[in-house]
Amino acid sequence: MKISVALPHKKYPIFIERGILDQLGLLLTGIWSPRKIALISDTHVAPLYQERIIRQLQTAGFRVVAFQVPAGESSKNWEIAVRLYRSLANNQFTRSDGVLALGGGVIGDLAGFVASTYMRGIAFIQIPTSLLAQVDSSVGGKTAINLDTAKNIIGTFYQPDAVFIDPDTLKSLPQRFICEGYAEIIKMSALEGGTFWQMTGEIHHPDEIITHVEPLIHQSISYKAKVVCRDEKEAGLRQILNFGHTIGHAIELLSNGALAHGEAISIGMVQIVQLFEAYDLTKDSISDGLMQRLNQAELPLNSPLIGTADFYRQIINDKKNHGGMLNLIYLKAPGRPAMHSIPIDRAKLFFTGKKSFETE
Ligand SMILES: O=C(O)C(=O)C[C@@H](O)[C@H](O)[C@H](O)COP(=O)(O)O
Ligand SMILES: [Zn+2]
Repeated sequence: MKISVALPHKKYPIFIERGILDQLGLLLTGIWSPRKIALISDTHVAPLYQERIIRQLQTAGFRVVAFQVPAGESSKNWEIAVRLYRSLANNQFTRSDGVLALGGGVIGDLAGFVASTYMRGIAFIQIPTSLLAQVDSSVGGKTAINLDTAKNIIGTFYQPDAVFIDPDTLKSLPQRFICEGYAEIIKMSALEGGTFWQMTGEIHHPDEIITHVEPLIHQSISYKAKVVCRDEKEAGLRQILNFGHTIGHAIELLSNGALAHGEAISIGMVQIVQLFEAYDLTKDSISDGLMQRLNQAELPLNSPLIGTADFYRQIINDKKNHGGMLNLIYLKAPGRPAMHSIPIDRAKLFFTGKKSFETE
């Protein structure tokens, strides 16, 4: 399966195929001329696939230098980025070389950020190995590192030259991380509605995610690519992809690693939909359908972190806020996302769900 992301300034392919890692060398020769490649991975993923990929690339005529960073969100920081810049410079990487990101969302975001800034931009390709990265973060060109406690606060929009998705890599992923990636699939299905929303309604157990993973990845990416092609830099429409992320990012951060990104987004979607139902801004039945889907994937629906003083501090710093307004994405119905803006100084009142909010 191949999906094309056709932006006004750049077009790139996304390949989805079991076993595609074993064709990588050959496929890459159709995209990149012979060059030096920095293969950036982490301490969990590298032992699984690195040697196999290096062999492939060398056979196809590429020179490979492999770099590994510690696995986990804490690697998405400035110090690790600087270490990677130094390694690229020490190995005489130039703008005619390339960076391959092999791993989950952390590696894609970090390697993409380094690729986009080293020498003002060096060619970049994504090989996402987690479900979350395969259905969401590897597509669309967002790159990022964190600053202290602020998630994704430094970053660029930098599109890859290609994305290679091998669903076989999910075999090594614990069920918890299949489910957290699936939360972003449910998000995309709620935003698109129609047959995609029906499709997620037919998944009744975590095991069924893997059984249907290829069509789920395909639907998710096709929808995301459509949104990104209409608004690459998140000036408007792309903000809908942040459905569930205002609450989600806040509690993900406050949980200090206890909540995976997709788990936090699961909670964030349910809580925001319920809030909008309480304000009669959305159809009552949406939270039922959403909770049923998330529940069947054994995802969390609530968190005691919501409503704390720290929670409101995080909400106030959300990246979607502009001009003193908090911009919240919600659903009028499945397939009908919308944005509701409220003054930041009234956020706490709004989140406590007071019906009197509008008239005060
Ligand atoms: O690609 C996008 O655009 C998204 O918003 C997808 C999100 O699921 C993803 O978590 C993204 O990284 C969040 O973006 P951010 O701008 O809030 O860092
Ligand atoms: Zn997300």
